[in-house]
Amino acid sequence: MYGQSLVITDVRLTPVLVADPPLLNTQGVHQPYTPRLIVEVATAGGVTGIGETYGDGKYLELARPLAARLPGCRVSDVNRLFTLADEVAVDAARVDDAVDVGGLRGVQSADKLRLSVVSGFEVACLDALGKALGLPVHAVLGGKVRDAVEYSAYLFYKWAEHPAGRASEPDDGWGAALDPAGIVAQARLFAERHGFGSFKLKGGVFPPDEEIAAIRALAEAFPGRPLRLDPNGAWSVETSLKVAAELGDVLEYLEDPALGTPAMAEVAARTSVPLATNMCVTTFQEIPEAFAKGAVQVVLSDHHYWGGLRRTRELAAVCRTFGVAVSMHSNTHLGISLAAMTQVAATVPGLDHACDSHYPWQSEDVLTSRPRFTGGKVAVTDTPGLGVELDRDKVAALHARWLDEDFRALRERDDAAAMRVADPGWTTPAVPRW
Ligand SMILES: O=C([O-])C(=O)C[C@H](O)[C@@H](O)C(=O)[O-]
Ligand SMILES: [Mg+2]
Repeated sequence: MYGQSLVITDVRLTPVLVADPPLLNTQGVHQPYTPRLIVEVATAGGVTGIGETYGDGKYLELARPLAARLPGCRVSDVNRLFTLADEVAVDAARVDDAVDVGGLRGVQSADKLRLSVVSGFEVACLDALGKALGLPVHAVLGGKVRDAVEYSAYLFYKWAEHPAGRASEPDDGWGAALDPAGIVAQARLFAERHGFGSFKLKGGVFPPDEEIAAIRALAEAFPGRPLRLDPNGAWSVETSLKVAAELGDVLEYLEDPALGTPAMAEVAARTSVPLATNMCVTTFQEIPEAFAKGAVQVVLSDHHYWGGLRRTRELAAVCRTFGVAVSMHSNTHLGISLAAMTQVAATVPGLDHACDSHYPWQSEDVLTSRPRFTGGKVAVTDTPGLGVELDRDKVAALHARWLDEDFRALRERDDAAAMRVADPGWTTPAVPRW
């Protein structure tokens, strides 16, 4: 038997609650704490690999039986993770979970739930394999083609603090951003703190004219810098076309202006502004229709729901074949996922658009040393594995919060419910909202 030292002996799952600022989106506002799941895979050879993924209940329910199937497999048997995950039953009621923030990341299905869980295990296995071989994850994936990965600042409309009475962590000096001046001030902070040179604004929060004004203000403050606007499908085709016409001279791309492939295709047919998505192409099954209709010009992979780093590379190959650009987007995540994004992005040829990451919004992490953005880029480490290590005390502290009964309601991310704390009449807006 080959690879005895690579055999998995133990899998540890640790759900945590991570501080998150009051960032606004079309569904509501981020909760003060977001659930994430830390995955650790230990081998007979004595190395432990780490990964992370969504931590809401429905992901935990799948992660636990999958974890139980892994001892005895090798960390190199990454393909097997998918087969094993297929054996785990998904509760159909959980797929359409009405409160799922998945409304911001495309259709939900049992397959996609499984892939989101597998991604955490895949990253942990690749980390362990890299550590065992003395190779960075990018080498396990075939080798890096760049030494640093560029990221875009991810701007959000934002309150200064969470609604009164809600425990939360210090705001790191970001303050409120509720108008064009606030967004420009936030962008300046991002540029000062992390050196970002391109900017994405999360839209779908205010009427489109206000968001157009914010992008115009950014274009004036940062002339010539790439700008993106992402209302998460909140606009009609006509509104999308109006925004495209008004901002066409300054936008790098519009991200998911309208919801779904048919609407995106209609917008794409009537504007020369490129359209990007992390909502209408989120699975391989959605690619044929979207590409045939020319609905998107840039696909933003999220390695969590695409099923990991190797599938992100497969997605990139399909996109290359069809002349569609590829880049990456993220959800609220910790440094393990930033390291994973950076390692895979380093291996993807022709990554022409900066990836975006929520990571600068996270004041907490579970690592001994946090990845840093310098000049808007994260350096691709050559340290074995992902190049990051868990700080056990930090994991324990965030897990203790998850265990705390006072925080139980936050174990499921629900941006609409978080908004109802401030606005009891709030319901998730109908689409299109404008
Ligand atoms: O690019 C995107 O659509 C996202 O980043 C989705 C996220 O859920 C974002 O809207 C958020 O966290 O509010
Ligand atoms: Mg998006």
